[in-house]
Amino acid sequence: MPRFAANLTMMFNENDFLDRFAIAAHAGFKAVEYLFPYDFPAETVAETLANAGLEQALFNLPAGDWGKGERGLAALPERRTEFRQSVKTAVGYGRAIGTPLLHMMAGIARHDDKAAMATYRDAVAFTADAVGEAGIGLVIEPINGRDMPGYFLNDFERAADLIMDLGHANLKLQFDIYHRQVMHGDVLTALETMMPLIGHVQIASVPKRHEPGTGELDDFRIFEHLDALGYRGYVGCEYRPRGETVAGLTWMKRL
Ligand SMILES: O=C(O)[C@@H](O)C(=O)CO
Ligand SMILES: [Mg+2]
Repeated sequence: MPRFAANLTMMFNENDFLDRFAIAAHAGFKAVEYLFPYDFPAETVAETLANAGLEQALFNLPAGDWGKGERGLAALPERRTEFRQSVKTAVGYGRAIGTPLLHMMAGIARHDDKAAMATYRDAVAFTADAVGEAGIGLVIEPINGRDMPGYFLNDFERAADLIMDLGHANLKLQFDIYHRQVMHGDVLTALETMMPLIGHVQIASVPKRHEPGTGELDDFRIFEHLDALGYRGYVGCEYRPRGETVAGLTWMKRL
């Protein structure tokens, strides 16, 4: 069975962010991921992670003003300077926390807008190089438009084509099974064909984004498939627990 990372943005929300690390470790997780560590000094997050005996699986680059609806800066031509600064910030946090992967969000923009396309392509190449110098991998994630209306990167084939086209060794796909099923379906075949490009996997049941085993797919069959395909990275548990997080971890005991 795959190794699982607790997503501390969605799980353990009963507790303050920094308290979630030790609680996740106590619940049996060996690794964590989350969207953003930037509300806290990098050293504090690094220390909290180490004290809990956890590995970092991944976190995101800064994504603009989340509260105002921004979902990344990479495809926004008018935000280029701020975007490049955000890459520096992420690399600083990445080095301090020791993350092997950073996820860069694209932003809200039309995917057929020529300026957005060129800006995004340039941003992906620039960031892959910048994080690569710090020994970090970069992932990009297609996100479904029901959860994130207007999100620029809303197609798995387009993401895969860009990764292959740019050809950076440290640039990979974040394959979120939840988004894949909502957007396109055909999860098992897509995992198989895209496996050489996949840098990180995330799971939640569809359609409610809850615990694995509570939705329309056979999530346990998907875990077996990941094993059979040789996926050895973490599977991020990016789901919203239906109730209390620890009580909802019974799905893990089935494995
Ligand atoms: O799937 C998601 O929503 C996340 O992985 C993310 O990075 C942006 O919200
Ligand atoms: Mg995701």
